[in-house]
Amino acid sequence: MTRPGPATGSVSGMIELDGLTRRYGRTTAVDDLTLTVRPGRVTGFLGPNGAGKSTTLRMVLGLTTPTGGTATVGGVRFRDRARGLRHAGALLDAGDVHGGRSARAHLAALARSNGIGGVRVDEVLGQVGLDDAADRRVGGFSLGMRQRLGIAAALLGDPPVLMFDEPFNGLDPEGVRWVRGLFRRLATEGRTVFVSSHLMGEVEHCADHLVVIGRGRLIADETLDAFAARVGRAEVVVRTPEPAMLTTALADAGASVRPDPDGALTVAGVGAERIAELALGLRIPLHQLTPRTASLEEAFMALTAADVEYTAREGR
Ligand SMILES: Nc1ncnc2c1ncn2[C@@H]1O[C@H](COP(=O)(O)OP(=O)(O)OP(=O)(O)O)[C@@H](O)[C@H]1O
Repeated sequence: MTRPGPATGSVSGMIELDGLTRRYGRTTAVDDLTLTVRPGRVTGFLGPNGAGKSTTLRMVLGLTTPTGGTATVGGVRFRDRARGLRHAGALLDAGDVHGGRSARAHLAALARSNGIGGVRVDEVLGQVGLDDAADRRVGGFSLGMRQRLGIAAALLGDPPVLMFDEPFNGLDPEGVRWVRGLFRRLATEGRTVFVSSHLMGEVEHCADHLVVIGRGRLIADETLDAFAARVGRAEVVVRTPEPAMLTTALADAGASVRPDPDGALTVAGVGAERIAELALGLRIPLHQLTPRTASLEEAFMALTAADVEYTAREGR
């Protein structure tokens, strides 16, 4: 397999967004995004449903025209590239395949129109584990198999830049593990790997870097470690028969208190010792006092809660 251009720092593998904006009528799907996605690492692209991830990826690929700003791959607007699959590969919509064709025929047609030799078709079929299903009609594929086929298509041109929109959809746990390993390998080879998801749990085990957006706007652009250190708050779970009294006392002491559906209180901003002292002073009995660290998923949800387009309640 040919190696992509020189590794980390190479402009050939960078995705650069500068003031990237897309409006649909009164909706601003992508709002003035400026960021660089670098080679040699997996960058998770996170945001709730409707945050603008797909629209951003489509603009990078030249499939949607920006209302403002620019998106470039290796310093060049993607639609100005001939034989695009050699420069960037993408999985956008796994369902977007002619169902009457076999997986092999689908990839062969893509290879032909991008000036890629047919031998790559068998290589990528093997890489995604579809060798045995290569001659079956795609119409009979499960969503997970379609995702694998979409990933094979993205890999076809052996490109330095790879983008995957919600690649974990429809995969079983083994498939999820395989995809994570693949992304890590591709990054180790020096490629730029940009992976969108609306679930932190899907990317936190394979991403080095995170870009978080909400309602089209940039919320975070930092390493996973920096994100975890910044938002992974220490909390204490408390149970008491006097939740109202304790909540007032904790709020007065500067803590933030969240009542949980099961009756417990999740307290941030003060430690377990201080909570115990406060309760003792007011003769409030405590039935539980458990320090914990909020998961990245919880931190991500708290960070983007205001940007969720439809909450569960509204969606009912
Ligand atoms: N072609 C379009 N016409 C009108 N509105 C659109 C169009 N495409 C996207 N939008 C709107 O732009 C916003 C961002 O959508 P987008 O699909 O980019 O978000 P997303 O983060 O990828 O979410 P999801 O994971 O749900 O696809 C949404 O409010 C969506 O309704």
